[in-house]
Amino acid sequence: MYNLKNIQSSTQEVAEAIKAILSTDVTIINQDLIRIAATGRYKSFIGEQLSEGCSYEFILKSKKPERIVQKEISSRCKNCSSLNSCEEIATIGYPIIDFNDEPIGVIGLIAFTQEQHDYIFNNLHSINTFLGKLSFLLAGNLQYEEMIEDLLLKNKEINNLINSLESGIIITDDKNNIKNYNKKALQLLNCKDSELNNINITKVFSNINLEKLYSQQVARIDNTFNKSYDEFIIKAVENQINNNTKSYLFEISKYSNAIIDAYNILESKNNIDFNHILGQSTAMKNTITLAKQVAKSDSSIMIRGESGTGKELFARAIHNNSLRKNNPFVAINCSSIPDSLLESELFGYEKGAFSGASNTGKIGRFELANKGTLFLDEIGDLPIHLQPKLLRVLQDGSFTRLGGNKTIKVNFRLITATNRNLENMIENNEFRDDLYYRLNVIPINVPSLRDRKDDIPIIANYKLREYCERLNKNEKTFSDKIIEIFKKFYWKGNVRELENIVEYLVNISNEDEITDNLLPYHFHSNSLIETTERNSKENFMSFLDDNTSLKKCIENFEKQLLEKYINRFGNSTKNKQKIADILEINLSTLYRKLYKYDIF
Ligand SMILES: Nc1ncnc2c1ncn2[C@@H]1O[C@H](COP(=O)(O)OP(=O)(O)OP(=O)(O)O)[C@@H](O)[C@H]1O
Repeated sequence: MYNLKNIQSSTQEVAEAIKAILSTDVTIINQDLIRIAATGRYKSFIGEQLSEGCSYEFILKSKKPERIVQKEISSRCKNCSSLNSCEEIATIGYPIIDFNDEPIGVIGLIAFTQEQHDYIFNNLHSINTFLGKLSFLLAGNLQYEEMIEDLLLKNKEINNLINSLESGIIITDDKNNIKNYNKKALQLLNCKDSELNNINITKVFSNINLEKLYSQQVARIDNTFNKSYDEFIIKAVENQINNNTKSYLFEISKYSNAIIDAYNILESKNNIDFNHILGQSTAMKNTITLAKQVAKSDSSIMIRGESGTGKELFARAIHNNSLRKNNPFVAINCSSIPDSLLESELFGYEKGAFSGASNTGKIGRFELANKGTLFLDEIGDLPIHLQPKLLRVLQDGSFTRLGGNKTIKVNFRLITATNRNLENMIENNEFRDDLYYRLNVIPINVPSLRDRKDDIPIIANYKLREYCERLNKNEKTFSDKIIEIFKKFYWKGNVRELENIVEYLVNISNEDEITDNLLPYHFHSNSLIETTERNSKENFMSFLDDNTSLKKCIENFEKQLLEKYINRFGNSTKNKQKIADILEINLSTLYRKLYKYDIF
C-alpha cells in the first residue's frame, strides 16, 4: 500500500510550495490520519495522529473535496475532539487518490484569518484545479518512489541469488565490457574485485569467439587471465529490450569441475554399502569388521584376494562409509589399459601433449578423484616406470599433467587391490618396495569362496532371487543336490563365477526348482577334481584296477592333471600358455593333449 510517509520530504516541499502561492497554511495527512507535512502553526505538529472523527477522515472516505466553514454549526466538526481548541476559520480538504483509485491522503488548506478565508473562497475553482494537479503529482511521486524501492529490492535479491550460484556469472554491456559479476566468478578466475570491473571479456578469455558463442550459446574456452590457464565451459545469454541487445550474461564453470560432477552423477548410482557384501562365515565377518574399522581413516589400503572375491566391492563400501562419500570414487584397472595409455589416463594431459592426443586435453584420474577415493585395481600390473611417479604423487599430493607445467594439487585416499604376489615381485625387481610400503599401510585380505564354503548357499540363493527378479522370471529354488555340488566346486572365479552360473541357470531353467542336470559338464568333473584335491592320494589310485596298463594309467593321470590346470587357471590362450610353461611343454603340445582328452 502506498504511504506518503515514504516521500515525506517531497510532501513537505509540496506543502511549502502551496503556501508560497496561496499564502494559506497547509497540512497534508496520510490515510492513517498522520500529519505528514505542514506549514505555519501546524509545522511543529508533523507526525501527530489526528483525532478520529475529524473532517479529513470524511474526505478520505468520500474521496471528494470538501470545504468546512462555521465550525460551530458544521456537521463535520460536531464530533471532533479538538473542536474547542480549534482556531481554524475555514478548511478546504482535497483527497489524494492513487492509481488504483485508493485514497492515500488529504491536502488541507487552512484559513486562520478572514483575509485568508476570503482569498480561498473567491478563488475556489482555480484552487481546486491546482490542488487536483498537486494531488496527482504526489500520487505519481509516491508510485515512482515505490517503483524505485521495488527495483532496488529486486536488484538486491538478484545479486544475492547470483552470489549463491555454484557457477560464475559475468554480465557485460552490449560492447562486452564487464559490468557485474558474482563472487564465484572472482573465485574461479582467481582475481580480486577491482580486476574485473569494466574490462572487456576478451581480456579474460583471450581466444573467445563471441560471435560463435552467441550463436552456439556454449563453448569450452581457455582462461589466460591471471596466468591461471584453466579451461572453462561458458554459456552466453543475450539480454534484449525492444529487439536491441542491451547486455550479455555469461555463465562460467570450470571444465574439470563439470567432468567431476558428471562423473559423480554417474557414480552415485553405485551406492554400495557393507550390507551389499554377502557372507556369514567367520572369515568374511572378520574382513568386513576390519574394513568398517578403517573406512573413516585416510590411510592407504591394499586389498588382496583372488579374482572375483569382491575386492572392488570392498573398496566401494569403504569409500561410501568414509568422510569422502560425497566426493568421487574413481576406479581404474591397471591391467586393462595398455602401458602406453595408462600414464595419460592417470595424469591426464594438456592439449597437443603428444601426437594422437585429443586437441582439447584430458583430465586424469588423479584429478577426477580429488577429495574422493582412487581405486587402483590390479596394482601389481602397474608398469615399473610408472611406479616412482605414483609414489611421487602420493608423497607430494601434487602432479603435473603430461605436456603441462602447472602443478595440480590433489587430495585423494588410495585403495589398491591385487591378486599377485607383490612380495615375490619385489624380490624379482618387478615391484618397488618403497611404493609397496606406501600402499600396504592397511592390508585387507578377502577370502576365496573355497575358504568359506558356508557362504556359498547364502550367496547362491541371494543371487538366485536377484536374477529371477532382474530377468523377470518366477521365483525359483535350488535343489539340495545342486547346492551340494556348488559347495564342492573349486570356484576359481569366486563370487563372480558363482554369479554367472546362477544367471545362466535362471535363464535356461523352466521349472521352479533348479536341479543339477542343468549344470554344464565341467561342474560334475570339476567337483570330482576338488574331491581329488582333498584326498589326492586315494583318488589318484581310484582309477587303477588290476588290469590297467601303464599307458592307460599315465593317460588317466595326464587327463586329470590337465583338467585340474584348466579349471584352476582358465581356458583362455593366455592361461593355456601359462599351463604349458608350468608343464614345460610347448603350447601346440598342450593343445594336442587337450584335444585328445576332450577337454575344453
Ligand atoms: N561378498 C559378496 N557379496 C555379494 N556379491 C559379491 C561378493 N563378492 C563379490 N561379489 C560380486 O562378484 C562380482 C565380482 O566382484 P568384484 O569385481 O568386487 O571382485 P574383484 O575381486 O574386484 O575382482 P577382480 O580381481 O577380477 O577385479 C561383482 O558382481 C560383485 O558384486
